[in-house]
Amino acid sequence: MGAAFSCWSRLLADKARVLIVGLDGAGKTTILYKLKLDKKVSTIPTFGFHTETVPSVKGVTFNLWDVGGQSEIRSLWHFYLQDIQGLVFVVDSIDRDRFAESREELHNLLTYTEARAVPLLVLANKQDLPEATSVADIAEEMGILDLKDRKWHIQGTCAPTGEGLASGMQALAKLVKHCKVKKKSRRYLQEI
Ligand SMILES: Nc1nc2c(ncn2[C@@H]2O[C@H](COP(=O)(O)OP(=O)(O)OP(=O)(O)O)[C@@H](O)[C@H]2O)c(=O)[nH]1
Ligand SMILES: [Mg+2]
Repeated sequence: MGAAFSCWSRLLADKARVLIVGLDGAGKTTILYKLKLDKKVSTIPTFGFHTETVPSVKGVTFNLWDVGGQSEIRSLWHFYLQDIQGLVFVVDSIDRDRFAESREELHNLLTYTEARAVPLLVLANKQDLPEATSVADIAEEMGILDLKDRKWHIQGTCAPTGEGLASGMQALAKLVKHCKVKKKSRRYLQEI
């Protein structure tokens, strides 16, 4: 009975590989370790990547890949798109001078075939700072309101306290599940 239950729960459990990108200093590594350890860690710029599996959210176990955002390594982001089921794009809400750069990097990544139809979660991070741009304005600045053929969600966050992170990941879990069901039913229809 125990073995049968464990087998079922494994079958029902969803796993999702998710890429986290965004410009340098946006807060990606802080977010990753807040989700993993529920702690604010001190970070240094990431020159490679960090990967962690974080506690399940709404039945989805996320394997997160946080890749450094310095301009010299952004050209490597697309190599991490292989087999992803979700994309998290982190924006520093006070870095107005680089909103256009951020938007360009996001839209460039979305053009890759491996990113096609992958659900997108945009995190408008550093909302704790008084000069932060609002979530609605960031949605507009990032050009996500006009995205076609892609499920997306935007969430305001404060990485060190974790504010907004649970809601954001719950929304992503929902989108990931939705896309999986859609893919399965499309495959089924092709087979019959
Ligand atoms: N006030 C505030 N500071 C934050 C927040 N998130 C991250 N930070 C700070 O921003 C700085 C950069 O955070 P990181 O997590 O290292 O940024 P990153 O996106 O991983 O940067 P790269 O590795 O260079 O791509 C650190 O000093 C963090 O403590 C936030 O929500 N609010
Ligand atoms: Mg980092």
